Amino acid sequence: MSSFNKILEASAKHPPAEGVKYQYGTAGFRMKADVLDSVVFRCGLVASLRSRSLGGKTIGVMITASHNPPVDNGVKLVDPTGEMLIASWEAYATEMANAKTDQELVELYKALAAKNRIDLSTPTHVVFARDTRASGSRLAACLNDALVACEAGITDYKILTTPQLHYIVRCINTKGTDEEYGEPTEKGYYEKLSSAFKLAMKNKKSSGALTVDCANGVGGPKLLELIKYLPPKDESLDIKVVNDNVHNPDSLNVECGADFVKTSQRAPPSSKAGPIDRCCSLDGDADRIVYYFTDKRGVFHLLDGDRIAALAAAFLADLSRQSGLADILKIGVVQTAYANGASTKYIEKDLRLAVRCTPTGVKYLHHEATNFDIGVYFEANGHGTVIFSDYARKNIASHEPKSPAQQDALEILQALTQLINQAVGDALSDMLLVEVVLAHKGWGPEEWLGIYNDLPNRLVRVVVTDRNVFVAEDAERRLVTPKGAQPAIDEAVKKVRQGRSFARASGTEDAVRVYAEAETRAEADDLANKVAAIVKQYG
Ligand SMILES: CC(=O)N[C@H]1[C@@H](OP(=O)(O)O)O[C@H](CO)[C@@H](O)[C@@H]1O
Repeated sequence: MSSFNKILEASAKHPPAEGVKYQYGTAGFRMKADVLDSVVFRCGLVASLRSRSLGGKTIGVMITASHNPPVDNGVKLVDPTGEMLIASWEAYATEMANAKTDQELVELYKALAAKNRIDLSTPTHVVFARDTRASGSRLAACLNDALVACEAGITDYKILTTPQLHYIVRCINTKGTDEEYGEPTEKGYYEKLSSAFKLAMKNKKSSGALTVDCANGVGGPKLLELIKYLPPKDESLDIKVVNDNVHNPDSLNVECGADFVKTSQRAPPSSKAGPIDRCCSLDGDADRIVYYFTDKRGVFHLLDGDRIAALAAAFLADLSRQSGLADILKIGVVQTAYANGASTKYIEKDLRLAVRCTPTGVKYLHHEATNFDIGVYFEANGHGTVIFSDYARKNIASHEPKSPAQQDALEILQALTQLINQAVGDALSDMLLVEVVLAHKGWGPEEWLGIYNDLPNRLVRVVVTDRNVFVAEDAERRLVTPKGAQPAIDEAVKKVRQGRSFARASGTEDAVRVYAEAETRAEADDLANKVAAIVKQYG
């Protein structure tokens, strides 16, 4: 049977859901799991084409979603180029997902192959994994059907975190080159992180225990595995793992996890951490992390992605100065408009580092960060990493230290290039990075909180008839349409001390998000409500 016929036959087993419009959004397709079968199947076809378009490089497919119901699963492609996924391929994935019949799908498959001059006999390699969601194994089977039908080389890594799959894709694609990233196995990931962590800590011991809430998702078992590779807890870092029940998939993200902590601004009710105890929460697929603690007066404090970026940037800037590389390494921080204005000010004025703002979605931040030698990028919600350019890595590796202090700083920098996931934001790697910085500075969460004072802020979700009429520019900080909306927002902002506000259409759900910050809580709330009213009026 020809491969086209095989695709036709396999596709018939995965019919698209009636009346559903599919869109490869900010982070792949995310939907109710029961309408994802055909999409996951079709993502398999897209992945094989993409792999063939790059002469057989390995591409990854991750079955996961990082949002709560009504979105309960999703699928995203992990690109071999080091970018998340280039725009044209997102458009192809959307087109393929929306093909109405099996025949139409096969025609589209052929058309995309022709358009991109893809030789369909080129060998491919598609690797995939899923998190612990209940629907994951069914969806993985849909994906496998597609890969078999289009004669792709397949490796099923079963259950992994999203960043682990990114790690594996990078390892496979760089094997045997100058850029070799590591062993393309889960064990290789733990070995790389743990040995870099040991080197970066330089025998420092962090004070007190770190409580890690794993959202009852895949991060739990993977963190427990990672701990086996780390130095004994009394010598370095004592990690207490909580909310790691993956046997009840319904408990995922319920009253725990990074999203819960960030949006409700409180610790998971299950938390037994005491005052000033360091805590952090991962999200469901372990690509996001936020820290927090409760002070002696019982007040909760969030240390979000902006704080992690500021902490990491300050430490990296110190290390590059101490190692004698400050003049040649350009360090910068990339944020979105949701970053608290106080963090931007701290990084620009106190740290004297460049800050860039991009649209929402880590693929934009990641891309922008590649313009620096050391590019720190984080979304406020805790998704981010630090990327080192080839130039930076080579200089860090070859620089001749002129003193023992320079040597020390260089060794830590070198270890950080290995510890920090270069492919994507990674909660486990970011957690170890934060722990390294705090241990070297001798800081607890209070000192970290003290680096700047957040401006009070409010995020409001506004349901509108058609979010597509809200078109933004200037890294989503200003609305181009509907006409008249932006001047009205400007008027509202002008009346508020240290006011800043913007409205933009969400890339993941049918809504417009309004963000407002101001000098006081009352003003921030008031401004958010006023701007939300403007959005409703124009929506
Ligand atoms: C304000 C906010 O948190 N937005 C989130 C959310 O995007 P929206 O386009 O705002 O729906 O989901 C994205 C994907 O997970 C994440 O990258 C982003 O930070």
